[in-house]
Amino acid sequence: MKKIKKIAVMTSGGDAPGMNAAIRSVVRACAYYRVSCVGIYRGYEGLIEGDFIELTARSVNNIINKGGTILKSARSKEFRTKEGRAKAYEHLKENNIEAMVVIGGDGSFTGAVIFNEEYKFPVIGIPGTIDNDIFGTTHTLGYDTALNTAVEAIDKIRDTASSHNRLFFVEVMGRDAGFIALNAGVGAGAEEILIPEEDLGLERMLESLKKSRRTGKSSSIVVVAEGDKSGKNVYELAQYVEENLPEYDVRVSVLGHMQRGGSPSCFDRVLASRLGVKSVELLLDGQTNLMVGLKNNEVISTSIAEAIKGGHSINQELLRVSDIMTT
Ligand SMILES: Nc1ncnc2c1ncn2[C@@H]1O[C@H](COP(=O)(O)OP(=O)(O)O)[C@@H](O)[C@H]1O
Ligand SMILES: O=P(O)(O)OC[C@H]1O[C@](O)(COP(=O)(O)O)[C@@H](O)[C@@H]1O
Ligand SMILES: [Mg+2]
Repeated sequence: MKKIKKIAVMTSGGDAPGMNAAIRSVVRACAYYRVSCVGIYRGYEGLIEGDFIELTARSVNNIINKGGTILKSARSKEFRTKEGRAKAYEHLKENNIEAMVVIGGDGSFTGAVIFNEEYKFPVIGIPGTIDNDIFGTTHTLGYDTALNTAVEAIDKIRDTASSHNRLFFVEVMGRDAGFIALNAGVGAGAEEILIPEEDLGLERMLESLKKSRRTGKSSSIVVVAEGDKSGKNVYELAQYVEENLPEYDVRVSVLGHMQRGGSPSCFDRVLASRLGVKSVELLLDGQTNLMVGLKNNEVISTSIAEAIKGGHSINQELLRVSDIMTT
């Protein structure tokens, strides 16, 4: 088998803390194994334009602690077209790039699988998204940091909620996944948690809030995931409660993109370092179409197709704990 001589790395889709640490790891592992490394700017967008940079071990000094991504990220419409992917392949060929590490989420992996089917181009995925909505790993890069950011923010909201005896609806990120809402909600002691995976019912929420009042709680926090199953956005939920429980003084706080920024947690930095090394080792071992991930604290690999299709399930035990905590 011919040894791969040049590997490219990109970050794609929504950015996530820990992406820089993963870039650093891929670049350093390439240097260790004496393979050239090229960074692709702005994900598939930069691939289509041939916006590349040579990366050496020294190019990634002092980035392990930085949020965002030095390679920048994008959502590329053109890569969804055959013509766009043909341009991308031409740039890879011109630059003698023989394999690619894609750090991103389910969308980025879908693009990578399609590209591999069309051009037989070796790809390995590193799961990087704050949403944690990828099968084949218990943790995606950025998820742990985002949880800590969300909990810190909710703690602050709790201070003012308590001073004013108010009910706060706090919206956290998670388009299709309730991981951030459920875990940050339990970690911050939320009274109710609304997630996309389970429709807990609005009636139930009203009952729970009534009970909170009866049993002496003067302030409350309800954590809502962006993609909550009730179909109501956070402002509509607040209005619904105001109409049905006028005794509540309700406010809304949307945490938004602050959850995607900031210095990565130690957990995310270590995970990124481990996954980056593994991704390069798999490529050098002649493997492709795999996503690296974590299971029982071991680095594992799953076929990318399975990682995309596998879906995700919410932790029922955690839901039960959350329920008991509202007593
Ligand atoms: N079906 C697809 N075909 C080709 N490329 C795709 C496809 N789905 C997603 N992509 C590419 O991956 C990029 C990132 O996907 P997106 O869903 O935005 O983020 P994430 O990777 O974080 O889930 C998209 O902007 C697009 O360029
Ligand atoms: O920054 P954008 O493009 O508005 O996207 C927001 C979405 O990106 C996320 O932060 C991360 O999702 P992806 O990793 O799939 O891109 C979601 O939680 C959120 O719904
Ligand atoms: Mg996604």
